[in-house]
Amino acid sequence: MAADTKHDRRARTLAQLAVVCAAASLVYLVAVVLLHEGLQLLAVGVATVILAGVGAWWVVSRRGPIRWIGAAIAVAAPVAMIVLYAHRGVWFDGIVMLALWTLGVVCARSALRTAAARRNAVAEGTPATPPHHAVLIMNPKSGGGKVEEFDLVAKAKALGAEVVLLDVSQSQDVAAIARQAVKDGADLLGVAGGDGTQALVAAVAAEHNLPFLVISAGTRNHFAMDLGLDRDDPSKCLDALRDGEDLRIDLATVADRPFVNTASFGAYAQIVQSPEYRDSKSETMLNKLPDLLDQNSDDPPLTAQADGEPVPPPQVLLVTNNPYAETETLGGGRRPRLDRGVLGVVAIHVDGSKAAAELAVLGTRSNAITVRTAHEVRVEADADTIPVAVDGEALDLPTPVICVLHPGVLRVRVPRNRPGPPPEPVKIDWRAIGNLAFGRFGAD
Ligand SMILES: Nc1ncnc2c1ncn2[C@@H]1O[C@H](COP(=O)(O)OP(=O)(O)OP(=O)(O)O)[C@@H](O)[C@H]1O
Repeated sequence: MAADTKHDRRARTLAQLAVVCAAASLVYLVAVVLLHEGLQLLAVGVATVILAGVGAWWVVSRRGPIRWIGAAIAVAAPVAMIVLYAHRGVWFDGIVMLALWTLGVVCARSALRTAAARRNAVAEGTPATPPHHAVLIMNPKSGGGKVEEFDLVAKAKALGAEVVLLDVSQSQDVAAIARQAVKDGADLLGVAGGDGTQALVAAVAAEHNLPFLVISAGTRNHFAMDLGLDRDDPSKCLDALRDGEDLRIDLATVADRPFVNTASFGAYAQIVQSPEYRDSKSETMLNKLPDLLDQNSDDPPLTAQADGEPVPPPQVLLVTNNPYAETETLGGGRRPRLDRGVLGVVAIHVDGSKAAAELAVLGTRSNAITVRTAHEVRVEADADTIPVAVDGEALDLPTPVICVLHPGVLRVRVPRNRPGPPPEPVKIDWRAIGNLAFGRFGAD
């Protein structure tokens, strides 16, 4: 990595500002608040965080009165803290401290983001020559009808592509359609549809070393987001047909079935299986979580190994095509790169209120979460089949279920001019800030 660039200097100045602001707010806390008010208020703050964490755990893991009591605690604890602080008249001190701390955090975030943008810079695309016979498979139902809304068929044909419109009145074998297209001479395959369909056709393109075009016509479009494509207007993805470049990326398989984003096991996979899920995602999630997180439930427990190493027995296991950004492992956010050559593995095991409170306070540093990378993940259970959500599609797969990462097998054709991925959210890590502020350039 080249040393001392404009980027580095900007990150360093921001990190130094962050350290000054954060230190000033801590000095203020010690000098003014603690000397005058005692440790009591600090203890109230810590107790509030713990109570709110336990309350939130009861909301997701229990039903009936205990769920309501949990909700009441989760709301009442912070409110009580604010009332108490107001009563003790520490408003002004609080505001000064908060302002200094907020400024410090804003500078720290900006410094880390500047450093991360450089570290994660997506590999340069290779200039590509336009295809002679592009075949694009389009699902008219995806994203609530984006194919029609954005006039994708006419726009693709105007650019010389052949369009195969899926007949959604019956289940269509999209991989077979793609294979037939290759036999008929296609030199590029593409999909306007959800990520599950993208993965099936991407695998055929990879098999034949053909470029693959992603058209963001699904509902969530996580794959398109991580490729930096336009998700507001899927027709912009068609620009790749005339002015495109190729990115070499990885593809993953679960039980030999391809996936571009995630294979999830355990609680989440079972929720996705339920017929109510498509109609009301959040309500179904809340209704089913207590049973699925229940230690005594009849479901066979999962065991998992990442590259042969056992992972703590998970209630929820996410295996991802390349690791998610560390700060977002719980939220299923975005992947800074798709060419690292490893699967991301996130195993979650929450066995009661204590672990839940720890999870609420420590996040990904809690013992309830194991984060790994691996080339192969093996999932077993004392059952013939287990539910697995593959890129959001509900499947039952025979055990053991094996996930494998296939490095660099997919060539994605993207428009040369594309928005790029949204900025990576960063976790405030004060040790990294210290290194950026006072260490050697590039030593973050
Ligand atoms: N191979 C297929 N054959 C027939 N119909 C399909 C096929 N794949 C999907 N569908 C139908 O199309 C609908 C839309 O599916 P798709 O996954 O493409 O988009 P989406 O659900 O809007 O996006 P996302 O996957 O991001 O949620 C599905 O609900 C299903 O009814």
